[in-house]
Amino acid sequence: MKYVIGIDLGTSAVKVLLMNENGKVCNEVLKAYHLIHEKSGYSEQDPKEWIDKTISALSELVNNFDGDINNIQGISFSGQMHGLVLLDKVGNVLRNAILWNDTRTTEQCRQIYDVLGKERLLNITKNLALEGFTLPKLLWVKQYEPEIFEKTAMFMLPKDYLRYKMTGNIYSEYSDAAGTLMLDIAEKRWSEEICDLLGIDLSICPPLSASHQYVGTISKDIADLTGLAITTKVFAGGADNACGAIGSGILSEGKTLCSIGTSGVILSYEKRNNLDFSGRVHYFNHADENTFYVMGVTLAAGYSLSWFKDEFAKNENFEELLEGLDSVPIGSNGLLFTPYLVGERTPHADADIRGSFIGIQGSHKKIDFVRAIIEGITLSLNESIEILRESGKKIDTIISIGGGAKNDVWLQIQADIFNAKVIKLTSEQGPAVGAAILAAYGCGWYNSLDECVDVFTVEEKSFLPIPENVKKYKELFKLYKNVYRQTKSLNEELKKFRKN
Ligand SMILES: Nc1ncnc2c1ncn2[C@@H]1O[C@H](COP(=O)(O)OP(=O)(O)O)[C@@H](O)[C@H]1O
Ligand SMILES: O=C(CO)[C@@H](O)[C@H](O)COP(=O)(O)O
Repeated sequence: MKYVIGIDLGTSAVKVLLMNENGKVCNEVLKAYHLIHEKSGYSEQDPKEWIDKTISALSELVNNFDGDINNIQGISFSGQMHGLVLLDKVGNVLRNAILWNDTRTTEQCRQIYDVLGKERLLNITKNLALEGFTLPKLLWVKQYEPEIFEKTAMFMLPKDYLRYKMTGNIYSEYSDAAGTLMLDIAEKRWSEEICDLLGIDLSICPPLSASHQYVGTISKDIADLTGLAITTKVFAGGADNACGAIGSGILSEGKTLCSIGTSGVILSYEKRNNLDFSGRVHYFNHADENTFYVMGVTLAAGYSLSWFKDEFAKNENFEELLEGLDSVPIGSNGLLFTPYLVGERTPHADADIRGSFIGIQGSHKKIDFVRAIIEGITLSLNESIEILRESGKKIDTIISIGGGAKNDVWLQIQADIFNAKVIKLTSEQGPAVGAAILAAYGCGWYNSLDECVDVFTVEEKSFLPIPENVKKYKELFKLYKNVYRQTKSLNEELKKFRKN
């Protein structure tokens, strides 16, 4: 039997998945790490922790593997997008990684528009200048940490750095490079124009590859530390959302994904590279060669729930926290939540907005808050679905993945709010499955990604919208959308009271 490993370098944890040639998940190991929030709006991680936790997860996986180690033929990666890792000329990390949910760069986003113009930026990158993307972070370091910027010989994205540490070879690939705001997404090359105008030396941009491209074997050190064979082939991999899409079979027009991890994403496959969404949704290269996807992002989706659990129910696990969720009626007994814990991206590109609970009353119990959070996250994602439907996309079936797909009541809430059939797969680890699929395809086991997806992706259950619930949620959605408008100026004034 032959095997591959998919590694998903997520925001909350690294997940390592061993899959066999029949598409069966044989083992999975998860190692959690934490976020560093030094100031309001800051979000960082120590890249060394990614490497240590991945090595530890791989050795545990290998220790529990009773087959011939040489049969683990390939590895590929999926990773949290947009994070900035800076390396000096000998490959040392120069500072903590600045992550996708860090919103310190509003000033640098303005600079990008001033220098390049919004229209030109949209022409080249198809995306707006958002705080979470990589280019504004690079400009922030240039402005506020010039001594680090001076020493920078290479910038890397999180999973590209991990792959570099495992192989010694430096690469990026199109799906993650698309999220930097420095890639000409139609031409698939770093934009010389953007780099020149913003004072970024093109030589710090890593060489680009396709997601299934072979980029070397693991180094001897990594083989020794993990127990993997030194012949294990490594394939480039993709952005977590691109890999999540592959792992969910989003490989043709009309297919839609809902991913609820730390962030929340609604993603739709797109064949064309010349549509005009005017930046209302992100428009990125897929990990399936020469195709694209559009997506809307809720910054704090699963994070809203894990924040609540950590602060108010530390000793409960998610199953315990969500117990009794279905006993609370739609609308959480008059409690409405907006998940703007770290600002928002879609449909409001707003780093300053913050979340609210509207309608708290003395009779509310903890479970009302939990249901309100889950409804608020899902209503927020429905705003992305609304944009995609308005653009002409037909959305009647959605594959749901990520931590949020572990709970059946939440999946039914998704079906009712999205007014679409929601499908749960046998593994909710879509990005890691997608990475394993890239490795299997890269190893030459299949002639196409589609063929591989047919074997590796299995539907477990589906949830149909219940008309009576759909009606109630339509009413609630109108109220939900109103909260942003009603709380925007309040939050602007509250900003001066935030921890700095
Ligand atoms: N059993 C569960 N039921 C519902 N939601 C869950 C459950 N377990 C985890 N989650 C949610 O999933 C999130 C983590 O999802 P995951 O896909 O692992 O994230 P990431 O890829 O960002 O590391 C948590 O923040 C939590 O909100
Ligand atoms: O910023 C984005 C997408 O643009 C996020 O989706 C990150 O890619 C992190 O993903 P998760 O860790 O939440 O899966």
